[in-house]
Formats: sequence, C-alpha cells, structure tokens
Amino acid sequence: MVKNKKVVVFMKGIPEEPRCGFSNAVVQILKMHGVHFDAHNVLESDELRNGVKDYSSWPTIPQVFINGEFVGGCDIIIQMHKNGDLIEELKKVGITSALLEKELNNQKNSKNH
Ligand SMILES: N[C@@H](CCC(=O)N[C@@H](CS)C(=O)NCC(=O)O)C(=O)O
Ligand code: FES
Repeated sequence: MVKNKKVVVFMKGIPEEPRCGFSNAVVQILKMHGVHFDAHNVLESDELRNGVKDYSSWPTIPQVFINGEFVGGCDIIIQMHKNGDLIEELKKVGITSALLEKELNNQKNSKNH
C-alpha cells in the first residue's frame, strides 16, 4: 500500500471528509502543494489502523509516506511545510510543489516589470 503511489496517507476519514483535525491538516497541506496522493481511512479497518503503526513504528494517525518511506505525522508535515523541507522531499521523488511553481512564476513576473 505504501508503495502504490509516490505519496500515501493513512488518515481518519477521507480527504473530502476528514474525521479528525490532525488528518485534516495533512490533507490541506498536501492539497496546497498540489500533491496527488492515495488515502486510506484507518477508521474502516482496525487491522489497518494497528498495522500501519506497527509498520512505521509510529503510534498515531495520520501517517504520510513518500516513496514508500514513512515521513511523519501532522506535526512533522506542518514543520516541513513551514521550513521548505516538504518542497525538497517532493522534488526528490519528481513532484514539483504547486507552491514552488507559484513562487517561480511570481519571480518571473516581477522581473518582467
Ligand atoms: N501529534 C500527532 C497528532 C496525531 C494524534 O495524536 N493522533 C491520535 C489521535 S487522532 C491517534 O492517532 N491516536 C491513536 C489512534 O487513534 O489510533 C501528529 O503529529 O501526527
Ligand atoms: S480523532 Fe480525536 S484527536 Fe483525532
């Protein structure tokens, strides 16, 4: 499951209807970066809810995987969003963040004026 897509999220609820603020936060951040991700609702399966925690050795939900590697939960993703690390990690797997694209466009436009 973690390798099915470059970015995979285990969360409570679904991206269109998160069931917890922590899961909602990672969904909103990934959306801001224009990332297409797989999402798995752990509320539908206790096996999944417990299994993903065992797999990553991380005790809580949400959990974000990039290229099959566990990256973090909500706090870590927020921090990476703030300090620019998320853009870098996405770049490493061939995803250009929409926020980076916006920034580059702004630079280009300000040069033209
Ligand atoms: N500080 C955590 C917040 C997430 C969290 O505390 N999740 C709790 C409440 S939703 C959790 O998953 N508890 C275990 C469970 O519900 O299975 C993070 O950075 O991701
Ligand atoms: S479901 Fe209660 S804090 Fe996430």
